[in-house]
Amino acid sequence: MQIRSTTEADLDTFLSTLCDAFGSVWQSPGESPWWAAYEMDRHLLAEDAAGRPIGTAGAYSFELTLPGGATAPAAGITGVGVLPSHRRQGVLSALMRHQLEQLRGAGEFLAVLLATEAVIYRRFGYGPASYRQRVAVDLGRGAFAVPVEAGGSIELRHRADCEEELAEVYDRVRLVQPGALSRPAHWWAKGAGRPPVSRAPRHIAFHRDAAGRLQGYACYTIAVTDQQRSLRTLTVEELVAATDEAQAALARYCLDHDLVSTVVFADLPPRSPLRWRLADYRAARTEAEQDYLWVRLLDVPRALAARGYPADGRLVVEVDDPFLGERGRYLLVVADGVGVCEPTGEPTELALDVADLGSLYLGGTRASDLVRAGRIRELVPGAALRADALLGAEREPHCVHFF
Ligand SMILES: CC(=O)SCCNC(=O)CCNC(=O)[C@H](O)C(C)(C)COP(=O)(O)OP(=O)(O)OC[C@H]1O[C@@H](n2cnc3c(N)ncnc32)[C@H](O)[C@@H]1OP(=O)(O)O
Repeated sequence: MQIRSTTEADLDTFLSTLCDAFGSVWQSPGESPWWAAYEMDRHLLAEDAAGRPIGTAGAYSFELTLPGGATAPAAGITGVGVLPSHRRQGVLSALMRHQLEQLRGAGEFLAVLLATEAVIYRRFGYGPASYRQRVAVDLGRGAFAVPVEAGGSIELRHRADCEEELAEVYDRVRLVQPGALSRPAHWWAKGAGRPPVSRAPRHIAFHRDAAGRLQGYACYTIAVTDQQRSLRTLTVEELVAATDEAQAALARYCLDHDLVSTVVFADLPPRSPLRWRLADYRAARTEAEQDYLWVRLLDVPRALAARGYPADGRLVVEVDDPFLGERGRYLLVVADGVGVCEPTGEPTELALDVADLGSLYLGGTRASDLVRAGRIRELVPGAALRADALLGAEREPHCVHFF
């Protein structure tokens, strides 16, 4: 087997191999091709001894928002597949090793992905770092505990007429939301990905504040879900808001629809304030909850120095990276929210796998929970609670971008 980088000329081969891996039929480009934003110079093909393609892996170039409001480049791993005929022979492992070494060689220190199965990527150093819930609210129970602030307005548009406004609001909000990824301009230009980036018809409700400034949008569909009883469900696929007032106003708008019996918020972070807006706490039914963004640190000191911190303090961590055959002990010192991280000879306080550090990195997973789960070893009493305080974030990480 050999692994090689691809060029634009390999697009068809890459796609047909990936489709075979996923068991889907390779079709010519549709209205909004999901692969249109591929960066073929960042993709890899694994080939057998005869040069036939057997596996794929790719990377997008994103910016990831970190706790404290900094952003960092992050490789968005995508298009991973191995032909059913060649599985469990180490093809993915070889692709992952090649890719991680290549990213590191290019000076990158963070990689992120969305996993089809939760059992695949920990062995390669990725840990789940953001989470999402699908929450349903029956309209009869949708009253708010505290009324939405007066003064703002809602403007209903169609996806086709408001691409610029969608992109502008998304970009403003993602810069202050830990765990959010950039949506580069060519994604919008090519309509790549899921709605509202794709140009599939959608209702878009924008919220303007009292001063008339756009502060958020909800992208939604309304569909009949029970023909006999004429029940319709409004599904909010993406709710992006710069302020809590905009989020509440958009949710209220959705919950006040005539001819709709249920509103489904398809993607909320588990601790979303929306649940607390409802007068009846049990009115929000969690239909599903899942990991979303997985994070892989390629350079621990650089990654830890890149994010901001909500508390000052110090912590000595020993980080094991079995896939890359590395182990390092680092001292993290945070002063005025700025972290400095360097190799140290001081005694270890927390010992953890690089995948678990990936889970902690965006502030959405607590070290003390992973100690209780037996994943992290606490060698100095109190170190996990100190890590919880240090590695938290101003708000729960949330990523709505699909790639
Ligand atoms: C970011 C993304 O694109 S996510 C998309 C991932 N792709 C898919 O889900 C498409 C369908 N699945 C596949 O193509 C393949 O099964 C892959 C890519 C998941 C795995 O490829 P393989 O070449 O079989 O993996 P490889 O042989 O390197 O396996 C390495 C280890 O992971 C384990 N492993 C790999 N995939 C799985 C899985 N789906 N479930 C459980 N264990 C797995 C193997 O058993 C092996 O374990 P070992 O080291 O203890 O022996």
